Amino acid sequence: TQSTRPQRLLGAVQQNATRGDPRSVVKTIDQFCKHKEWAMNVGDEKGCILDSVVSELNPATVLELGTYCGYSTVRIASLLPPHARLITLEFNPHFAAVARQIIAWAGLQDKVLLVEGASGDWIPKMKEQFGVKTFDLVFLDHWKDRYLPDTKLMEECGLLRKGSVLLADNVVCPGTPDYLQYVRNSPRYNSQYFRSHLEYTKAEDGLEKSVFLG
Ligand SMILES: C[S@@+](CC[C@H](N)C(=O)[O-])C[C@H]1O[C@@H](n2cnc3c(N)ncnc32)[C@H](O)[C@@H]1O
Ligand SMILES: O=C(c1ccccc1)c1ccc(O)c(O)c1[N+](=O)[O-]
Ligand SMILES: [Mg+2]
Repeated sequence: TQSTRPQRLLGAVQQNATRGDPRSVVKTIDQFCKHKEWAMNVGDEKGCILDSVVSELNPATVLELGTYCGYSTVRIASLLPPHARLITLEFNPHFAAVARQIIAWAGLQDKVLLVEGASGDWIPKMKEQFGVKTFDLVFLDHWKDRYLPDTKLMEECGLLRKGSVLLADNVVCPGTPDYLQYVRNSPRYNSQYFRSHLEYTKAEDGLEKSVFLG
């Protein structure tokens, strides 16, 4: 039977990356996507911006919307302090299965809780199921038409506090116009655009960092 792109990406990690070494997992995936097959990971250029936001924030509780193969999960988790936790949501069971193996290969399984299911179903259950109070950082990277409804849902569920940071991928390509308009015009957010490129391409893309003001 034919392999899938995530399976081929996992194979590359298992053959080339060092177990327990997140940086080698990240480098292997970027090499694979640059030279073999494009894949929708945040990539190394936007990944460096993600790293700087995470390092500056030093978050205790992080939510990632959209795991795919776990590339950005590994980038974020590798920068978290010892008792910090990252919850990542993925509703495609095949992608989730591959991501679990890549996160484990990086040795980060103790910092990461991968929840298999849809953001709209799980965001309202975060407090009761996982004892989450509020998120210090949310990385939005799932289907682009879900960024705005899920942001409103997080507000309604009291999952954001004064200073919580939303970091959104792909605000230019493929684009998230309704989300951008919301965070840039709402008095409840301070928003900033970090210009970059669509992963592994020359097309413009960027990350929007929005601080919730309470
Ligand atoms: C662009 S990929 C994530 C890439 C990943 N953040 C990275 O940079 O390595 C988007 C993922 O979000 C998942 N997804 C889309 N909508 C979702 C939703 N509402 N709930 C959970 N997962 C979702 C898709 O199945 C897909 O795997
Ligand atoms: O939507 C796509 C897409 C559209 C068409 C073909 C392939 C991917 C995409 C492209 C780059 C991204 O960084 C990303 O997060 C996504 N995504 O699916 O969430
Ligand atoms: Mg993306």
